Amino acid sequence: MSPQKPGLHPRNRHHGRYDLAALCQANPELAQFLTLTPAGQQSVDFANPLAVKALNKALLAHFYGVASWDIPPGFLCPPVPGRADYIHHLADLLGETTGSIPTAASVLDVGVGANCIYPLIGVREYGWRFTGSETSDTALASAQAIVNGNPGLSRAIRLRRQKDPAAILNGIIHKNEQYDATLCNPPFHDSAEAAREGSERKRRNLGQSKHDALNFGGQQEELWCEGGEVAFISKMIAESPAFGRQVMWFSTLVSRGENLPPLYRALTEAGAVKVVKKEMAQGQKQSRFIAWTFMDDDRRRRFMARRRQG
Ligand SMILES: C[S@@+](CC[C@H](N)C(=O)[O-])C[C@H]1O[C@@H](n2cnc3c(N)ncnc32)[C@H](O)[C@@H]1O
Repeated sequence: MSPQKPGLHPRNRHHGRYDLAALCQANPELAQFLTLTPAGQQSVDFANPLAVKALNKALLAHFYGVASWDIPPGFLCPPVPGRADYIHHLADLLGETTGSIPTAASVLDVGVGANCIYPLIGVREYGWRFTGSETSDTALASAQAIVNGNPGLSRAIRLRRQKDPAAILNGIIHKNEQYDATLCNPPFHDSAEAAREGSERKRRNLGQSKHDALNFGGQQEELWCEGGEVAFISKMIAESPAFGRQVMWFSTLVSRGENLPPLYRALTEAGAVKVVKKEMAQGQKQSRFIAWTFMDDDRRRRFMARRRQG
């Protein structure tokens, strides 16, 4: 059985142990990957990437009604509970303005990935609409296949190719479009070498074989960009004032706490009116996202009121 997961958001559906019987029913492929812990409890073989993917399929089917989900070999297999946490905390942030979580929010996911994970959770948990941007053609095709493979999703999720790999929001947010929020899990390493080392470390910790890591550790391009996450997020911050009237909250994960000071400086330079940080924890793993806005409280209230009127 999986360990308890302290620190997850109260609305996160993944508190406590996995109900493996229910998950095997949701995805029968999972049954072949069940093992026994030394204490004699049933668990999933987390060292086997195929098992982790089967667990993800089961979680998405059981909790989020996503019956058809797959990713190409080599692409990120996202830990669902942690990704769900970002969505729930973002929902709280959107709810602060009016006192209730909006059910008709429109959200931009920068770097939607092959797995399309944030839109899937956001649509099913809150009924939000998503635009997902992506530079990788393979990732985009995979995300589109997920959207097409599940009834109702094509009305809620649209995907856009970012043609300029040096741009983040530019070219994606069109004139006259409005978003309640943007979210992002940025490429965090600063070189292909660092991304390889990171995948290698993860592989060793999980006891995976080299072959497994190559197939499932995450594509190097997904995981790194010149200058790492500080450069990526700084670029996003620099582009954001131009969309300050169209987007209520910009947000992004920041994988390392020590990267926050230069990002706060960039936000001050950009003229952000308010900056918030949400700490998140899944087991031993700490993470956080930052969010910023160019609208004061009153403008945010009016923005939401106008959007709710249609
Ligand atoms: C760390 S992955 C996150 C994937 C997925 N959202 C998740 O959380 O598992 C980062 C993604 O951003 C994409 N990406 C990199 N630069 C981008 C850009 N300028 N605009 C949009 N997507 C970008 C990568 O191709 C990759 O799929």
